[in-house]
Amino acid sequence: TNVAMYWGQGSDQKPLRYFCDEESIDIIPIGFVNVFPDQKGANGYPGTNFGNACGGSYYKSPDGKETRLLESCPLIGRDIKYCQAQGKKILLSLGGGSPDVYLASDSSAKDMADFIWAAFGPAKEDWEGPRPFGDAGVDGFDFDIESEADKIVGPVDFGYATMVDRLRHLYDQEEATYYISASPQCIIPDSHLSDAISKSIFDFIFVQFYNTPSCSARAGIDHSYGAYGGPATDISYDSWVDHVKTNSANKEAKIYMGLAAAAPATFGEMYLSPEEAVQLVEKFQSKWPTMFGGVMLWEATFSENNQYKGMSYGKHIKKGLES
Ligand SMILES: CNC(=O)NC(=N)Nc1ccccc1
Repeated sequence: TNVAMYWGQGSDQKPLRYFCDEESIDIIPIGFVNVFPDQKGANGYPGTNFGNACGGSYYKSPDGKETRLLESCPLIGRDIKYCQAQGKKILLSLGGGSPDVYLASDSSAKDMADFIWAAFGPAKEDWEGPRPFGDAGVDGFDFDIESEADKIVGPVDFGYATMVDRLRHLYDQEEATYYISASPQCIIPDSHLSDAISKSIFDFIFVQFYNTPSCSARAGIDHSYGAYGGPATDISYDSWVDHVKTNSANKEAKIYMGLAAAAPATFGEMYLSPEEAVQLVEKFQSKWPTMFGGVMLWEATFSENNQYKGMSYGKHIKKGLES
């Protein structure tokens, strides 16, 4: 079973390469591009935050203004190459919990796709702009859009389908394979991503079965959890299978079961013990063998700090699913 584990936002986190020594991890979305070019103060570039992994200096835009794009994250570039040499896929995650990331127009959606491809994708001779990770190129992009942008640009979050389509256009010109993932909440439809999922091609859907009690993994074990006196609750995995089969542009998108890697990685009772998690994963993996992609874990440092019988949470999940 594939394990996708986010890295980049852990407090006092270990470098990315530490997690690439763990054979139990297959995909690492790194977070986040937490500022979009249309936001005030961005000065034309997307902005980034990778916790303790970067220095404090930012790129200047062509007209000399300071942007929010970090310019010195040397270990990330080095470690992306190290991770890829171990066969891991590294995705750059857009959004995260940051407020008000939004795209103001179709053209800025296309421009942002072009920029992040040139800046973070495969290195190209003719690109003179920023390369925050040097000549290391990510294997794709993750859309973790959690902000309340819809009040700004209309009923649904505008532009993400356009941005994904533009990335696909750029991917089509490459020999190598590149990926696009989404990380919606477990409520269906996801207010920020369901429009894009219905119109454009995602390879992986990392559903966050935490942070929302009524459709959480915990509700999959305790059907009163998050009910607040209403009807019985359940993890919404089956509904996501139906949603992808009926409403998405890619009927073969792999649906991952997203879990919190430690109690403090979410709130309430939504953290599952390794035993509970393995039991629930096996249930849905056998129920939906072709749609089930694997497990997504939020987040590497929470997993690392959640040691149990000498192993990290992530390692327990991987081992539990192998036996
Ligand atoms: C894959 N993305 C996430 O898991 N984001 C996430 N956990 N955001 C968050 C929401 C509330 C409190 C802290 C983090």
